[in-house]
Amino acid sequence: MNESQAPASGSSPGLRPRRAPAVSLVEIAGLIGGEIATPEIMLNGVTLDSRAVRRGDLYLALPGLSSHGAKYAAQAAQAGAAAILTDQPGAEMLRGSPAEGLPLLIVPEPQRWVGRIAERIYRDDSAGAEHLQLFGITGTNGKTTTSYLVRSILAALGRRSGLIGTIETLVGEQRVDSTLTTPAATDLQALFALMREESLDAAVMEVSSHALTLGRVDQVVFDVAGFTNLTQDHLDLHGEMTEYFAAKASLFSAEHAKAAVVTIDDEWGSKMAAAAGVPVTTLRTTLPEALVASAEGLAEADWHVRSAVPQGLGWQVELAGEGKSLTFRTSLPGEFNVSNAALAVLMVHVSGVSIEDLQAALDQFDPLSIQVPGRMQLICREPISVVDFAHNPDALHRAMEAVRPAHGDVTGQLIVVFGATGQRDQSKREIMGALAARHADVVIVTDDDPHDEDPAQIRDQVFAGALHSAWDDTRVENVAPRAAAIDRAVELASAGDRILVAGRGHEVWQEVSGVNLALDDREELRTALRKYGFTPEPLPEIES
Ligand SMILES: CC(=O)N[C@H]1[C@@H](OP(=O)(O)OP(=O)(O)OC[C@H]2O[C@@H](n3ccc(=O)[nH]c3=O)[C@H](O)[C@@H]2O)O[C@H](CO)[C@@H](O)[C@@H]1O[C@H](C)C(=O)N[C@@H](C)C(=O)N[C@H](CCC(=O)O)C(=O)O
Ligand SMILES: Nc1ncnc2c1ncn2[C@@H]1O[C@H](COP(=O)(O)OP(=O)(O)OP(=O)(O)O)[C@@H](O)[C@H]1O
Repeated sequence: MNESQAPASGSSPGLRPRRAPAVSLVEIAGLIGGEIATPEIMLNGVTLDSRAVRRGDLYLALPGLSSHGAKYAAQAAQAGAAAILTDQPGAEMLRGSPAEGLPLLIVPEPQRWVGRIAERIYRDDSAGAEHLQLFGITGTNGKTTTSYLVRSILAALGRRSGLIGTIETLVGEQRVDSTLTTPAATDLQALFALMREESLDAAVMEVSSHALTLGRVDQVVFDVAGFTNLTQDHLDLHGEMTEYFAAKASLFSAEHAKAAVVTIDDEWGSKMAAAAGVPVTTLRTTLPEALVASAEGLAEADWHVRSAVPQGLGWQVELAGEGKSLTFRTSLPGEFNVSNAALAVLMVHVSGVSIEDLQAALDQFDPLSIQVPGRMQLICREPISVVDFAHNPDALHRAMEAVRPAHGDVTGQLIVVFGATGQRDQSKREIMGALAARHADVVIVTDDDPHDEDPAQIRDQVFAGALHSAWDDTRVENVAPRAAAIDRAVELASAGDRILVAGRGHEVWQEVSGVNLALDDREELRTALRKYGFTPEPLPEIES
């Protein structure tokens, strides 16, 4: 394990079109109802992060939650900002600063204009500019997975699309790690411009509720918006579930979408479909046997999963609707991945691809059998070893069921390695310990991101929960550091067993007391598997 530099500061992915735009400051002033009395200044870009400023940029010095962008205006000026937009308090902060001499636009609530300005600056008005088809996915869980699946289906159809999400941003050959799930409007519009420049024909992206609330997708109209599900999360920002729902629902209005595919497996899905202000295709993916058992009965849906038959770790699925049916395979474990795959298929259909063309691409290229970094990622087949991002009780439960389904003819023991993050919801620690002890044969409690908390204390809480609920023959161990816990899991495994390493997925840094330590569960698992004589799967082409 190496002590290492913190990942790059700032939240900008830093990708811009090569051809610099040229939009006058006067035009931007007119757009937002402001005035500027300076000679003509042409802008080549726009950013709200001083650390990402390039020569000729308009720097948006915005009030933030913890500071004011005007505080960083000197840095922006030094990096070559051509002008600054801010509010009155920001303008006052600029007095006496090295940035004072720059042309200044002052408007109340400048954050309201970020999307408009960014869209204008990066818009391509040239004749014949191609339309970039936009796919946006929202929901509490499944956004990342579904976006990779949509992109993979588009590739099977011979199309080149960019990807923007929690893990990474992909534009042609360029790839950068993501800091945000949905980038700031300035970065987003720059990415769209770069994608057009690279002759991509689509962008597939995750749309977080933060992005919808904070205006990061202002001026963006998705050709198809998709909804996965809604469960409790992010109430620190939204306060209540109804607010959280309302934030997500804003994606399904004419302001942000032309058409929608909404999964209606939970009550929020049905509400979302009813609230949508655009044409909606509904999708029900709950398997028939679960529905029969459900007191609520069948909700009407335009499309539904008619069957999902386990095949290896994945599924063979039949989707029915519009008097037609579609069949596909996915190698991804877990019933929830049947839902993600079905949503991805329907989003591509709703974007204008016929069922026939879609079926041909699904048959020929098997595009739903891919590896999504750190999401139910298969590292080895013997023993079946999976790394997943599940980091709350519900997700951990589902992930364990996916790796060793509760039903079916499955032998071998389930070994699970996980921990809990420090300085976050403490109540989930014992619950996760208890769940693991109920569903796995071997539970190895270890560290996640302790942040500034004592890691041993966090482990003790998880461990206590596990011990309390363990069956007589459940083995529960407390092992740190995490690499040693993964090693221990493999040491205890036979070829017919199943190992789940949960909680960190694609992450490659573990934060301990403000220091970032290099740690990649997938690498540690592969190393341990080789050490004990097993053969991991070949490395995927890109592992982020
Ligand atoms: C809570 C939240 O969303 N905060 C976002 C917000 O930060 P803020 O208002 O606190 O900004 P601030 O730190 O006070 O700084 C004020 C201004 O100065 C600028 N600044 C700041 C420092 C500097 O050196 N130079 C500089 O120019 C900032 O860009 C900002 O414009 O505006 C910043 C600029 O756009 C964002 O980077 C920042 O996201 C932070 C990093 C963040 O962690 N956000 C998370 C919660 C988030 O958005 N998550 C969702 C996914 C959630 C999920 O589904 O799990 C996401 O879409 O990623
Ligand atoms: N449709 C789904 N329903 C419930 N759980 C899911 C679903 N899809 C994935 N999961 C679980 O949630 C975890 C995160 O999945 P994924 O990254 O695709 O979702 P996300 O919405 O992008 O979440 P995050 O923003 O936390 O990355 C997975 O590792 C898996 O355990």
